[in-house]
Amino acid sequence: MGLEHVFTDKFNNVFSLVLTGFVIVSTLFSVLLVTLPKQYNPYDDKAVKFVDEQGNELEVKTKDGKTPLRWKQGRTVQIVVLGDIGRSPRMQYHALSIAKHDGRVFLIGYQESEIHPDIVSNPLIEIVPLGAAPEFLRSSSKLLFPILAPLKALWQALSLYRALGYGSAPARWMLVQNPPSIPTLAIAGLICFLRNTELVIDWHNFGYSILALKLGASHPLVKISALYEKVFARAATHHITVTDAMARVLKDDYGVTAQALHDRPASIFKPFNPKQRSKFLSQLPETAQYAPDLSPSSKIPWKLIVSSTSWTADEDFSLLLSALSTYSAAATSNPSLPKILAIITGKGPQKAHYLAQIRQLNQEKKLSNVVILTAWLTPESYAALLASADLGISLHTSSSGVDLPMKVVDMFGAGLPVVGWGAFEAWPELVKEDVNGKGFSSAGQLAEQLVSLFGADGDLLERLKDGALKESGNRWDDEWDGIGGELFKLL
Ligand SMILES: Nc1nc2c(ncn2[C@@H]2O[C@H](COP(=O)(O)OP(=O)(O)O[C@H]3O[C@H](CO)[C@@H](O)[C@H](O)[C@@H]3O)[C@@H](O)[C@H]2O)c(=O)[nH]1
Repeated sequence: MGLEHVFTDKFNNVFSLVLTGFVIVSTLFSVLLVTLPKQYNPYDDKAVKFVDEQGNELEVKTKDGKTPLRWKQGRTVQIVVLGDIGRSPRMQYHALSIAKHDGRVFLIGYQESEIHPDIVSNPLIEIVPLGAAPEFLRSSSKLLFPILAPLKALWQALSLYRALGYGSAPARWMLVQNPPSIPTLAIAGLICFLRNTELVIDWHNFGYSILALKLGASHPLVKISALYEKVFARAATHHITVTDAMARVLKDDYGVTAQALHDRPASIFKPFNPKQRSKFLSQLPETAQYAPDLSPSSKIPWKLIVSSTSWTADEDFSLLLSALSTYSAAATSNPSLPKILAIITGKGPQKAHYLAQIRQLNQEKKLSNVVILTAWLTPESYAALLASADLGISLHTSSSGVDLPMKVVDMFGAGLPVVGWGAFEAWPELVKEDVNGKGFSSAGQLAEQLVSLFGADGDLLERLKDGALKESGNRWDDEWDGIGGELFKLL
């Protein structure tokens, strides 16, 4: 056999290998191209229908008054939250505001708890549920975190890619809640690039600052997460934030321009008159048995305090428990101090941990003048409970220092004065000291505030109530229309 035969055989083998590789790669590439998500086309972007406030379809005509107007351009928005839609009030309010101005909304997130009834009944809002990650990926073990977290992120990336790319029509805008940032920002950025959609990030906080609560600020994953957030922030064309302080951080550290759209209460939150209050308190299963004690006609009316939470690491409820034990002891030595009914509403990971602490304090008889209950209420009952309470409590510590607790906004909407953890930069953007609330920075200080507001300083509580009632006049619609309406070109 000649040398040239060896070379020819070898060449043939290599050539057929290269050819096979080329066919495989080009087939994969063609499949990818063919299955890419459909691009946004403004001429296809029709509102489903035009409805009045009751949801009745309206026939909208063109300027000549004869031809029915069947579509308007550029009014479709994908709203994305990698969390439970029912527990994402701000994203639900965005959806309602966009739909109110005839925009069509795809609301994408987990469907776990009850969604705002106005969203469910709105024909312009379609809910696109994300599939939950398998149970084993949801473990909260710190030890397994470095292994499970990337697997969970991969699972979430695939389900987000499917929901954003195929589960909803191409949209002109995509409004994404941050955090969670991983993998949300990367997938949202990719889909927007592929679909010709403009990305808007709604900054509620910084993802890396929440991760730092779990792993410590110097952990490499926290550093990677901070870098990731900075890089993908650039994929967005617009940024909105919950505070002016956060917009400033984005400008200084991320080099992007953002506009603050402050949280304001939705219309479901409104003050109660005394009759509405007593009716509600005697009907709600959690309060019914205490309604006579809470009534102003009782000898020393109990005080009702409410805190709401997602039971996450950024809220230290042992502070409230410790303050309530101190208060209880003070009420034993000073019988003119009223008893307290404290209701903590919400769902979340650390609830069982704090329920155990409450049981322990009760066993030790440290809460003899205080009853602590926990609850998860319908949106209407939650709003009514705030409107019936005497004082709201916020334990939100703000992992970044520049985000704010939504619960305080709810409380102001219901005309409820607030005392809250106030040792962070953005707090004064929401609560005015001694006007509509008070800030504390330790359990001892909170206990002192409870003793003084419910005891000698009853006048101050009245003043704070007036301040909160005044604050309840600032509404979400006014804030949103001025900023969101303009951004999404809806007004
Ligand atoms: N329906 C219902 N909702 C409840 C209940 N209890 C609490 N909630 C909902 O849960 C929210 C409080 O959840 P948190 O997770 O404690 O929110 P936050 O700290 O007050 O604020 C969050 O959102 C802000 C942006 O809007 C963020 O800036 C902030 O960092 C945080 O993520 C309330 O505003 C309310 O919507 C209940 O019993 N029933």
